[in-house]
Amino acid sequence: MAASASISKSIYFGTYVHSKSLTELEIRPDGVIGVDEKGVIQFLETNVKDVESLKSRREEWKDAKVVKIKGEGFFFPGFIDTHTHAPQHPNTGLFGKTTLLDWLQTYTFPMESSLGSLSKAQRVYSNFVSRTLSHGTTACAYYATIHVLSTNLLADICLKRGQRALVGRVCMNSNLSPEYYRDMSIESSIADSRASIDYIRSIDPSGEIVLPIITPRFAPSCTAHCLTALGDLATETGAHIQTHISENTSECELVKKLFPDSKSYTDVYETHHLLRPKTILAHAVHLSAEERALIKAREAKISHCPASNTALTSGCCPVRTLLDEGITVGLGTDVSGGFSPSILEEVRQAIWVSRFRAMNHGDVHKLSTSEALYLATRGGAAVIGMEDKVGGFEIGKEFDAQMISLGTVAEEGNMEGKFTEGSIDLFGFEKWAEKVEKWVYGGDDRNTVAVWVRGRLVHSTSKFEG
Ligand SMILES: O=c1[nH]c(=O)c2nc[nH]c2[nH]1
Ligand SMILES: [Zn+2]
Repeated sequence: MAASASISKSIYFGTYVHSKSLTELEIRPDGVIGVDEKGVIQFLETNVKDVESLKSRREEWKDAKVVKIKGEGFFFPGFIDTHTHAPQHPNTGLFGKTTLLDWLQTYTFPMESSLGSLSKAQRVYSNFVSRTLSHGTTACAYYATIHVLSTNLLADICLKRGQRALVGRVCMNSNLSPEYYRDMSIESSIADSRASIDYIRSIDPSGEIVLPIITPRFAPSCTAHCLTALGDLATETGAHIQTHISENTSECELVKKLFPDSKSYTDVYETHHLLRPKTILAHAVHLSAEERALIKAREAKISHCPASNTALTSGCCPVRTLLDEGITVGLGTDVSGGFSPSILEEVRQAIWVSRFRAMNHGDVHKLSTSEALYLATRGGAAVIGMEDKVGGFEIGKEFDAQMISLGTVAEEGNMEGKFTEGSIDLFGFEKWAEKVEKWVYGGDDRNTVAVWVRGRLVHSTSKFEG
């Protein structure tokens, strides 16, 4: 289905949950969300017991399709993955005891270079997009590889499947990368990036579903001249930018050596005009106060990737400090530094990492469940520049959502230990906020029974009766 294809006017009937602010999760029992043929939310109501009487009150919605939650469950905004690597998906879970720089050479470059094969790219990318959708990810900032055609294929797949995506051809021309997987010149790096930007804009001219993103892999992968040319390309095209920053201490030392005239890692991007409001910086674990102030001043955004930071022993990102300083933060799975394609898993990991920081720096560093869910939705939307469109349920926003099913309650008469599929057990006495907590800590993709982007159903399981 094309990105602009129409969908039927629908009424989503059931409790809905979303973030009102960083700290406040709003739970609206017996809710109704009216979504028009363009996938835009037209009205919201709560405490609705009977959808037929609602239809009689709202004449123009009398023929609308009704999508109702069966059993225990709720509608939740689609998750936003602000940083991941589609070509690394076959390596998910494979990192041994490596840290960033040897992990890149051992696992990552060999796998990414093999994605120049379009048949392999088709297999891996279509699988990864299905997988991320199945975990409720409705928008994703993807790194692809250096190959133009495979990168374009990833954009084709996202558009066809209806997942919002920023898709980036990776630029890497320095000798950090092996000869078998490197841009051969600055000219080819820029020409290939431009070709991919043009292609992505040609398949989705409105940019409603797929957008290009300029992707210098990270400072050590690019020469200074290449970074300058990429900064110029960003000015010329107005495209988003994504890169990595300050993930690992050896990487930070390497940046100092490679860019001796720069005041800091952040200053490398600043001097090459890559630090902008449309820039997504992944990791940001070891930034100084001056660097954070510069990022804030430039309105660049940060993707927090806690699972990856732990797997590659990169460090505990000071998320509370970033938030207190007013920096926009979202969550990233960073597959395959991260071991899971699930943003719900990143929510948990963000909470765990905040507790490890709290053990050394005080309880103020703890993230609450509500805060982590905010980062996964509204925070992520702001990181990718879509905060006016998605991230929560309001009139005028587009309906990017997931239906979460918690199964059925173990009835009082059930003394034989029968339980429903999935890992959450409910007993009927839980309050709504407790049900949401149970999902966050015990839930997984089995609970995500249906997913919509702009009102279009993009994933469903056998448990969904649409
Ligand atoms: O987590 C990461 N994944 C990567 O692929 C990468 N490349 C540079 N720096 C990186 N960090
Ligand atoms: Zn990454």
